[in-house]
Amino acid sequence: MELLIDKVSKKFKDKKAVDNISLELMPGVWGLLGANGAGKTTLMRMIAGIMQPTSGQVLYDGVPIQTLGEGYRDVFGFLPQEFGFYPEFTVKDYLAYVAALKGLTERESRRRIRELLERVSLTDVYNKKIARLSGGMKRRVGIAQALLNDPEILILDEPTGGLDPGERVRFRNLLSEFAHDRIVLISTHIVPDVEYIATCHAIIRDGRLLATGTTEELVRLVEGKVWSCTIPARAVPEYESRLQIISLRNENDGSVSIRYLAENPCNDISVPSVPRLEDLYLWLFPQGGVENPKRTSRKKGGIHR
Ligand SMILES: Nc1ncnc2c1ncn2[C@@H]1O[C@H](COP(=O)(O)OP(=O)(O)OP(=O)(O)O)[C@@H](O)[C@H]1O
Repeated sequence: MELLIDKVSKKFKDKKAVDNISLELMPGVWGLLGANGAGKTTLMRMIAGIMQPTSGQVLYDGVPIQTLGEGYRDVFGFLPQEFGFYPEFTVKDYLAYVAALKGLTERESRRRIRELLERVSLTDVYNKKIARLSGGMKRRVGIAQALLNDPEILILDEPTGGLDPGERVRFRNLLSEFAHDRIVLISTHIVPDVEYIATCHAIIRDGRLLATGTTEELVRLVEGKVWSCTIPARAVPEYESRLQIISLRNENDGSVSIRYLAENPCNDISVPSVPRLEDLYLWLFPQGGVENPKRTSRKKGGIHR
């Protein structure tokens, strides 16, 4: 099973939201990382077949998805960022409605809904109106509807918004389990949500593919650029003004431990810190996604320029 994104671009008037992206997705969990406006949703819509690329194409097992029509919808599950539902629907009615749209028989539908409600821990609210559910519960209904047809390809756009930490862990485990033999693509800017479960990540910025690789491969790109040291509390504003600080922790003795990103240590008490995927993300998106060509040009390895 293979989903090939072949030189796909999307232009809105003079804005190139997605710019010549090529990616070969194999079974496993894929993290699609990028700041707000990077082009994640646009790319996912094209992969879902609900938006036409301006150029390029998406192929499922070598066949362009447009020509697959219904056949593609049968193997596809999608959770958009904002999923629509009629507020008067109960959880059960809504899922039965989506199951009918996806062509499940009544029997299959009943079995699948029961199974999924258990997996996403919603059995207790089976008869409740969706409008009355908490944000996290609505999200889980969205996840259940995307899984109804047991899809081979599952695309989730910012799926963990509104989930509490316990729910996030359950959700991650559910996806890891589900991804066996399936392609799961998760778009997010919450890096820890995909750091440990994604087999591979694709990072996009300004519509372009910037890097692909496993967590281990990608964190190597910021090796030697993450530092930590302990400084007096009064020095924090000065350090903040000249460094990209990732975290600050107040110590019991009144000092502050900082972790920061820099090409070189800023003092002789700094020690190298083990990099994480979030550090790479912050290195690439220092101002929440503002283009920084100087930084990009220094990248090597998995960075596509
Ligand atoms: N229908 C549209 N018409 C015009 N511009 C659009 C349209 N959809 C998206 N864009 C623009 O394309 C760019 C990419 O948007 P997109 O929603 O794909 O980004 P994103 O990475 O999903 O962002 P977020 O994380 O905020 O959802 C943005 O600059 C956005 O304003």
